[in-house]
Amino acid sequence: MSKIDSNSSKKALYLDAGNSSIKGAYKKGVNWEAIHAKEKYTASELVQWIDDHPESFSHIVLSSVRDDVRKAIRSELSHVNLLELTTSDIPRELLDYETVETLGIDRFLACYGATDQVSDAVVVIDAGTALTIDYMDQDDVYHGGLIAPGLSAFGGILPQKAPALPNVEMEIPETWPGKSTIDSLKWGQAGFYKMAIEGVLQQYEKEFGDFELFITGGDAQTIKQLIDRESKVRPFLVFDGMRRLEHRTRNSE
Ligand SMILES: Nc1ncnc2c1ncn2[C@@H]1O[C@H](COP(=O)(O)OP(=O)(O)O)[C@@H](O)[C@H]1O
Ligand SMILES: CC(C)(COP(=O)(O)O)[C@@H](O)C(=O)NCCC(=O)O
Ligand SMILES: [K+]
Repeated sequence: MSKIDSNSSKKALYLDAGNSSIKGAYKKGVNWEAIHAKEKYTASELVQWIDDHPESFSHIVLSSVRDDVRKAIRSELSHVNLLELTTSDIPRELLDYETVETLGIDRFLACYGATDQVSDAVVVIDAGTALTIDYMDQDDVYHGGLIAPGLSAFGGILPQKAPALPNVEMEIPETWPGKSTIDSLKWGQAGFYKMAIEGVLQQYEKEFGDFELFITGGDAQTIKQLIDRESKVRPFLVFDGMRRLEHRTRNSE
């Protein structure tokens, strides 16, 4: 991680570059304020926004799951105090994962943000371009999980491969099994997705016991409504994790 100059009491701007969009946020009191007023931000729009607000931030903290985006932001913001978090900034003892060099840092960060908020182990569902369902124990050790197609990707498969079929809403039909084309498709989309997620959660329970369930990412609300489990929807979980890791890294310097 690159060094930043001191003045860390001034506000930091956090950037989370996922596969679909880049999100930016800063702390306003205890809450997060998003700068991505519209949902999608391209790297250049974001750089423009930052250049339009030169005095607002002491430094920028970036995490990215895409190397091309990371490099683009890095070169476009070369004039800015930029701190990049990568998986090599994560203490090795917090990673029960074999290929740390290819781990998407957002997966660790979302879990690390979640365990900061509760005293239990956590399962985090990050419903973005990909759907990840990951486990972190109460000592902040990340144990991995799974990577599945995100809701949009999953819902896009049949319309692409079997275009004669009608499009359906992501909702569970009232009766089982499906007795119409629409209901059969709904069971195969929303129903399948729901059952898969619930099955994964059961698997975690069997392996590790109790946990708190957190949901984040662009499709968090849809997933919450789909599954029969108590859960906390936290849109800024990756940012919480970034801030926590930034502070930990700074304190150990
Ligand atoms: N207003 C919206 N704009 C864009 N995507 C949205 C919106 N509302 C929900 N989504 C969903 O959020 C997903 C992207 O989630 P996000 O967490 O931003 O992904 P990533 O971290 O991969 O960039 C999209 O696949 C889409 O299904
Ligand atoms: C799984 C992900 C694509 C999720 O990214 P997102 O849906 O948030 O854009 C990302 O964490 C990633 O690129 N992971 C690399 C593979 C791994 O985590 O092992
Ligand atoms: K994700």
